[in-house]
Amino acid sequence: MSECILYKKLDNKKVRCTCCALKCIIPNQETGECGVRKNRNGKLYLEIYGRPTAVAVDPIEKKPLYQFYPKSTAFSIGTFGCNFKCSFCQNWDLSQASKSNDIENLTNVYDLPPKKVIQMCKKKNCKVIAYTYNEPTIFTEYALDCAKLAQKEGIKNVYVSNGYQTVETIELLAPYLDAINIDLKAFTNRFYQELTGVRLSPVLKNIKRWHDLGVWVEVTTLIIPGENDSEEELTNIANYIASINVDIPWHVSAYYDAYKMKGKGRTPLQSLLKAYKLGKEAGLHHIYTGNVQNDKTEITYCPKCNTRLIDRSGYFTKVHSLKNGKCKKCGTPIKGIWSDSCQNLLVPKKVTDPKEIHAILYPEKAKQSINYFEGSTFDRDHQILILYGTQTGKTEQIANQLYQLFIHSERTKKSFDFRIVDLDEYNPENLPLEKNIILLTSTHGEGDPPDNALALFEYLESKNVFQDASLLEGLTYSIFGLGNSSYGGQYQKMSKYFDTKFELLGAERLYQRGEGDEFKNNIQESFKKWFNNLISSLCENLGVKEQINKMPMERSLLKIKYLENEIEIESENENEKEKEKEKEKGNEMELENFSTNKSNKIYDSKNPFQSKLLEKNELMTNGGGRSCLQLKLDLKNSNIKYNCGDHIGILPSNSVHNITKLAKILNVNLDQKIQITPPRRFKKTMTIRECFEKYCEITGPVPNIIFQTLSKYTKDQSEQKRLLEWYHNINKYNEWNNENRYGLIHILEKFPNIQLTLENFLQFVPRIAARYYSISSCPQYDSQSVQVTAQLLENGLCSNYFNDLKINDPINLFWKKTNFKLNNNHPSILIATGTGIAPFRGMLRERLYLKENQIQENFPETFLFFGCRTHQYDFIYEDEFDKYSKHGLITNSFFAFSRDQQNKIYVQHKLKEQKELVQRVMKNKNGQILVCGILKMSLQIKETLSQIFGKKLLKTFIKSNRYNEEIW
Ligand SMILES: Cc1cc2nc3c(=O)[nH]c(=O)nc-3n(C[C@H](O)[C@H](O)[C@H](O)COP(=O)(O)O)c2cc1C
Ligand code: SF4
Repeated sequence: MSECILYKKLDNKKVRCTCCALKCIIPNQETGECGVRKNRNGKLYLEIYGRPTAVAVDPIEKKPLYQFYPKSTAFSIGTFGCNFKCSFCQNWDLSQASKSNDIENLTNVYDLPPKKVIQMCKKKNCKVIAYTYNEPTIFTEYALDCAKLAQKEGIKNVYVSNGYQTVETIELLAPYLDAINIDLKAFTNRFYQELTGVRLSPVLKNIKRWHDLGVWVEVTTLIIPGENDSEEELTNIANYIASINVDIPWHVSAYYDAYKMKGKGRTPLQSLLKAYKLGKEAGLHHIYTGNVQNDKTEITYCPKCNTRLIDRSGYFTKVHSLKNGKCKKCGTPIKGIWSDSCQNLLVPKKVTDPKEIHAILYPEKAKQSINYFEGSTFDRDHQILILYGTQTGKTEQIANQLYQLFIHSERTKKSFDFRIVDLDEYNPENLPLEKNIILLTSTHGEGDPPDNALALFEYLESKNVFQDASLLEGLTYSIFGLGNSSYGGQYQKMSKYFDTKFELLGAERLYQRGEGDEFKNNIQESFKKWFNNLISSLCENLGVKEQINKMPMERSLLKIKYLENEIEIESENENEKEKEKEKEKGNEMELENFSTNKSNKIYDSKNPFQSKLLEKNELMTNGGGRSCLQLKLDLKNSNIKYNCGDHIGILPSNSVHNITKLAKILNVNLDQKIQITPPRRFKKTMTIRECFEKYCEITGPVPNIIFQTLSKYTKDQSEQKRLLEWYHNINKYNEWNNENRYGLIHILEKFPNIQLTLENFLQFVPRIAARYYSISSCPQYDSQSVQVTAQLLENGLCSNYFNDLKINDPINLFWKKTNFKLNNNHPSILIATGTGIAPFRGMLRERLYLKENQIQENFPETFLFFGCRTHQYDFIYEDEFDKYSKHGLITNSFFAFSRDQQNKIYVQHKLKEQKELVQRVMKNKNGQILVCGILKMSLQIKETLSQIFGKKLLKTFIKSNRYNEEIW
């Protein structure tokens, strides 16, 4: 028994263990979840320090570590206890023993203090000490003392772990640990929570953390039939590993029935081979099967020339074509630690400097801590920081509006100093130091924070409301949220979360949370109401006192530096020009190769994949004046493995025509390079052309706050009047707009007296946000490309962008997984309007593939309800859907062509007509309804369904995912 290092003392002799991510709070005389760390009178003790219960000498391959000192032997020790409760534990007699027995009375334990471990290890001629058999994290203090002594003797230390350490444990252990094999048991929270009792995300984060610290990482997945062996799950695991480093070996091993899980049998070899294949497709270089005899998939191959480098059969290992860590045939360095002299092959290098370790483990702390009020003449009580979290820029607009209102209000302009900061640029560690914060945030995903608020969210998540109850004492705050109430229980989840968590951590609410609901179209109205109360509360609670403000009142928040000598100078000599072009081509190619090498990245809107347009087809060929395009986009080298029902995010750019127009209005040179500080979601350095092209939303709907801003930049009174009128009454603007879908560029054109500098303009222009499209293709037919179906709208940014795109033009995209899936074994009702048919096309194509390839012959009853304006012009994919019906993939279809007769007929009418049929499908306990189309339609469908089933039943369908929708 020895006192632990990794814990904190709490009140009433309680302690908090900080060793694993469970972070147990342990009352006096009790143990944590692992059963081996015991609170004795307010101090935490490791009961099994120096008391392993399993000691053996094993081949390193048994851990398994295949690319770490192959053929060496590992002195292996394990104790009782574990922090997980896996129902399928294959070592449960060790791991769970301490939970059912009194820890002091456990028998079969050795007396093996660290010194003795080293002596025995040397005596047995072992190169390595492996902390294994049970979860070593829980006995880290013991392992650490052994590891320190071992390192002095040149002995290596390895963990075989479930990867559930805290950052504190990793920081302590990292300098001494040489390798770790981490179990990534599955890729869903459901699996982790139901079958192991813990969460998935710490494991994912820790795989990356250990890797980034230069500790050699191998990953193992035990494949359990029916639990984690689906293609989707295995692909997700492989993609995740590949996104960190394609050279991380992945062991896929066979399960056999153990402990509480019975009746699954042994994992068939085919499942392991499927995982092996999916791992290869994800780009992993080294995948190994385990717990089965299959020599071919236990070999280490050269990832470049495929030469067999190391053969394995059971624990027999033969290294033949590897020399100094390189393939003997082609000389490619093979990642791994092969011998003491090959350490230099490691990427990244092992980090040993405590400061560097700290920076890797706490990246948020590495973010600069900025005093945003430096130089302010106001006292701290009168400094107000406005922070905003935004995904598509709407909250940013409101935050800017708030700032403008404050700095112009007679009540606040002389008494307070305001600063506004994008959460992307804010270091959450600063929070306890702030005095007054106004936070505005939207909610995204399924009740998630917007991307730029994630760091703040995670920071607050890591704080405990008991232990850190006074963390934010002295801070006053108020919160305004943007959301959409059609998201039901997830409505305003983030603004509510921040509001509550701030309070629980000791901050004082200045004024109650406000919320704007996009669905009720009341954002502006609610915001104004909230602002009026907020400003009163601010003045009352913080006190108004005129202060001398030495800062200019109209602080331009965004600064632009015009970079000198960066304007492209026309080369006089034509040859020179050609040479330049060649050079550029070379650079482009280098860049291309670079992006190919990094093909395993997980793409997102900040880091899109550069695809190209392969095909573009008009689907509304009958005329009718409208246009709907089917675009085929290249996915080669992207490593994107999409499924039917998923989305593709497209990052459109403005047309040359509009960019040129804007440059003229703002009187700027498009080739001028600029630097923007703070970047506020712009790229920091770029040409004005790139800035206009990729970042400025000038054709989309104009948020009405912009009219107020613009009114300040025109001296023409009639222009001013009209803009303010629109600001106060958006309907007036809509009248003027008259369905023209005018964007900012058109307003600037039509109001010639608006005088804007580039700085002013960039201050308020909304940023271009990604447009999401449901995938309309099926990966089985062509995994190297993806198709989307897009209805073109007049003056729409993406519509114009698609319209102008030519074959082979580059296009930036990323893939987004969804839960919108058609189950091929359950009866279904598919409801779509317009391009909402797109995901169903993909899903039915998949069925066709399964049928044509005799993978699945018969499909359950499937009914399609589809609506569009007219049969003649708008019924896209009519022929294809005919084919699906003929093949029995659709049982029956019901169409609503709203404008083909005098009285409008919509899908909900058809649904009502087929009430009995709909009831019959949903009577089956697995029956499902999928809806895709615009929000208005989905609300009407829900209304109709609640008439058919009753509200309560519909709710249970929604809750149990038997009703699913994709709306926009
Ligand atoms: C993909 C997506 C998911 C969303 N999820 C939610 C949600 O779970 N809860 C909610 O209240 N609003 C949700 N919304 C609505 C947004 O919060 C709302 O559109 C807000 O105005 C966006 O502000 P932003 O542009 O600053 O991010 C979602 C919007 C989108 C596009
Ligand atoms: S190691 Fe984990 S399970 Fe054990 S006491 Fe600490 S936090 Fe709890």
